[in-house]
Formats: sequence, structure tokens, C-alpha cells
Amino acid sequence: MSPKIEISDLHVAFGNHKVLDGITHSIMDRAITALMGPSGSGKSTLLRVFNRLIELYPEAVVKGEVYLDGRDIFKMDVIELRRKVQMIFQIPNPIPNLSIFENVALGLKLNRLVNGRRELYNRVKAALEKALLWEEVKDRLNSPAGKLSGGQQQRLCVARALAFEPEVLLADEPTANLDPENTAKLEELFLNLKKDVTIILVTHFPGQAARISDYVAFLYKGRIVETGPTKEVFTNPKHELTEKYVTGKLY
Ligand SMILES: Nc1ncnc2c1ncn2[C@@H]1O[C@H](COP(=O)(O)OP(=O)(O)OP(=O)(O)O)[C@@H](O)[C@H]1O
Repeated sequence: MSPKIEISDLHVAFGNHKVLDGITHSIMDRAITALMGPSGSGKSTLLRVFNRLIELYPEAVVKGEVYLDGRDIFKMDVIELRRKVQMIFQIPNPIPNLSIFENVALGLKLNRLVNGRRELYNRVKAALEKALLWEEVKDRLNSPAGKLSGGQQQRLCVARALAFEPEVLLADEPTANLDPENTAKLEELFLNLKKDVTIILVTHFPGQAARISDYVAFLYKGRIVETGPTKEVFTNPKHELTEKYVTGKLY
């Protein structure tokens, strides 16, 4: 497996508050990497560096290097970067009054990524299929997205992201507000996707990391304490803090 993202000596602070303190790590291509660690350890901040969403926080100071396929992300056109590196959030955020179809189509139209209605329909359909939502919505594509269940709205957000045919999908605690059935569906969807897309998943649930990730990085107070293939880290943690975390004694 080759690295998709390489991070070198990354530091992030909000004003004087150091949040990431010298992260050096590689994220493997077309695999699921789980970022886990106690609340406040810097997982979401790290995720927000990968698509440079961090730059929307005026007090954030970022130092260090991050490469996507060998390209310095801080020198890339940010629109291009965010097209390649899509993100979904803890609370599904479709545009509620817009139709299911339009939620997925809008970004493609605004960015002029499609030619004509037939291609647009095909791209939207393909994205909804990959997001395991097509069968549930194909007869009501024109109804408002806000009428979908929470789990369906989250899969719609995945479809919206996939419509851009991204290389990386960032997911920030995407199942935190879902019931077990919808959580299972999203996990299945991620497992299907990883053959095409590199997935970086922030999760609060060690069980979720164990179920679906190939690699984990365990963060504690802004540093990566331990990293490796998921099975290895869960069955034979090398660091005491990791052991406590994976056995539910630290959260
Ligand atoms: N915009 C911000 N301004 C100031 N401090 C921030 C900001 N965002 C995050 N922080 C601080 O950075 C630290 C790391 O936050 P971050 O959200 O990255 O951690 P996390 O591991 O994802 O936590 P959680 O699991 O609770 O979401 C926390 O102390 C948090 O208070």
C-alpha cells in the first residue's frame, strides 16, 4: 500500500493554545484510517487540515507540511483540493428545502462539472447508488431533502460528496447521531467505498474503528501516541494509553 497523504511535523495552535504538536504520519491510499482518541485530543483539527478548512478559523496557526500524492496541499488551489478531498460531518447538513436530486446536483452544476441534463442525471444517480440511497429515494427525487430520516440525510451528504468523484473522504464522527441500523449502513457503505476512495474517519467509538478501519492513529493531547494496522493496535497495543483507550478505560 502506498501513502495518499503524508504529514510532516504538523503543528496547529488556536492563538496560544497548542492543539496539534508535531504530527508526522502517512495515510494509506484506498484504505480506511480511523483517527481515535479522547475528547480534545485534536482529531477534528487534524481532519480540518487535510482540506484546509482550518483556514476558515482566523485564530488558527498552522505550521508543517502536508502532501497529497506528493503535492503540497498548502500550495494547491483550494477549490481543487476540496474537490478531491471531500468531507462529511457529525450532523448531516443537506440543504433541507432543496430536493434530494438538487442537493447532489448543485455542486456539479455550480462548478460546471457536467455537460447537459443526461450527464447530470447519470452522475447524481451513480452517487446515490454508491451511497446506498438510490433504492430508497429513486421515486421521490424531487421531494425536499429535509423529509428524509437522519440516516438517509447522512447518506445523502455522502452522495453529494461522491458526486465530485473525490480521492479522499473525511468523515468527522459521521455516525454520532445515528441509530444502530443506520450506523451499520454507513459502515457498510464505507467498506464498499474504500476500493476507490481513501477514507479518514474520526470516531469516538473504538468498536467502530475495530469493525471497519484498516489502520488507526491514536491521538492524545495533540500527538500521535500509537499507529498501525487496526488488528495489531487492538490486539497488541504498545502504549499504556492506547491499551486503556481500546479497552474503554479512557475517553
Ligand atoms: N476554533 C477553535 N478555537 C479555539 N480552540 C479550538 C477551536 N477548535 C478546537 N479547539 C480546541 O482544540 C482542542 C482540540 O479540539 P478538536 O475538536 O480537534 O479535538 P477532538 O479530538 O476532535 O475532540 P472531540 O472528540 O471532543 O471532538 C480542544 O481543546 C478544543 O477546545
